[in-house]
Amino acid sequence: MMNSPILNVTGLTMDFGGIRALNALDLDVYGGEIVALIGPNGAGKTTFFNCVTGIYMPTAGEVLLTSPKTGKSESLKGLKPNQVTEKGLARTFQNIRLFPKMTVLENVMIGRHCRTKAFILGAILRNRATREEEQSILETSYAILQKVGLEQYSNEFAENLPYGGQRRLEIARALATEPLLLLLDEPAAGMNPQETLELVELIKEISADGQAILLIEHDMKLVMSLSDRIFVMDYGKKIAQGTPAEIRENPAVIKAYLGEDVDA
Ligand SMILES: Nc1ncnc2c1ncn2[C@@H]1O[C@H](COP(=O)(O)OP(=O)(O)OP(=O)(O)O)[C@@H](O)[C@H]1O
Repeated sequence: MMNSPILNVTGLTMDFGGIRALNALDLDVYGGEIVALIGPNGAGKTTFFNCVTGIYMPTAGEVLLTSPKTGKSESLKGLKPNQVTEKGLARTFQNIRLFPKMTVLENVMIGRHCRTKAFILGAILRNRATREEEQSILETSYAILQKVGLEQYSNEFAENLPYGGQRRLEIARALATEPLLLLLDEPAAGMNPQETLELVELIKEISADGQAILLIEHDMKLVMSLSDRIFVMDYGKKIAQGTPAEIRENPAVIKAYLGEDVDA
């Protein structure tokens, strides 16, 4: 991999009072990769996502996002979550955050609006350019719903989707922002085995389209079967990185997970 990484995180540190939740963490994700961030409960995985996506301001470190197309790098540090999304980093949350009383299609269209210009002024003026843009948002959003297999529910309220469907809708909304990198925070949490299998297929399809993905996940089977590379954290520090085969054999990882089944 000779290109620069899409995401390049160096020395990321986050203190909460006396707790160092992240300790000088380095992590990178290259184009087309699926990378997993794993670690026992409280290791600092969610804090890492929150620092990278502008929810927390890290105590120290740097977060760079590079467009593989233009080669242009930008720092995400200190940006607000919506600015981070605009720069090309989209995420889903551990707890689903949809607009329950909006339709499935509308939830995706909201993600789409971050990539369009005329929206607010246009909504007032309703000129031809705006109508065309709205039509294009509608079509693209519908195509994304087809991608995740939810098009038949496009006019349902989001809250009426089954749980697995709501998680897929969150992914659809994140994809609608056309991210350089997609962050998935425990995408399989709470899913039954069938939903998890379908999710794995969906993530593989999205990846096959060239989408770079970084995910936090506790389901080791999913992590081992999907990831190109894995980063392992414990107590805020990176304790290992490598391919699934390397991570499975890593003594530090086995020790951190003592009592948990890494060999899934
Ligand atoms: N807002 C906060 N204020 C104070 N401490 C926090 C805050 N957020 C996280 N922490 C602490 O930072 C540490 C890392 O927590 P974090 O939620 O990032 O771990 P995690 O790896 O995501 O865990 P899990 O797998 O259980 O989701 C924990 O000790 C946690 O208590």
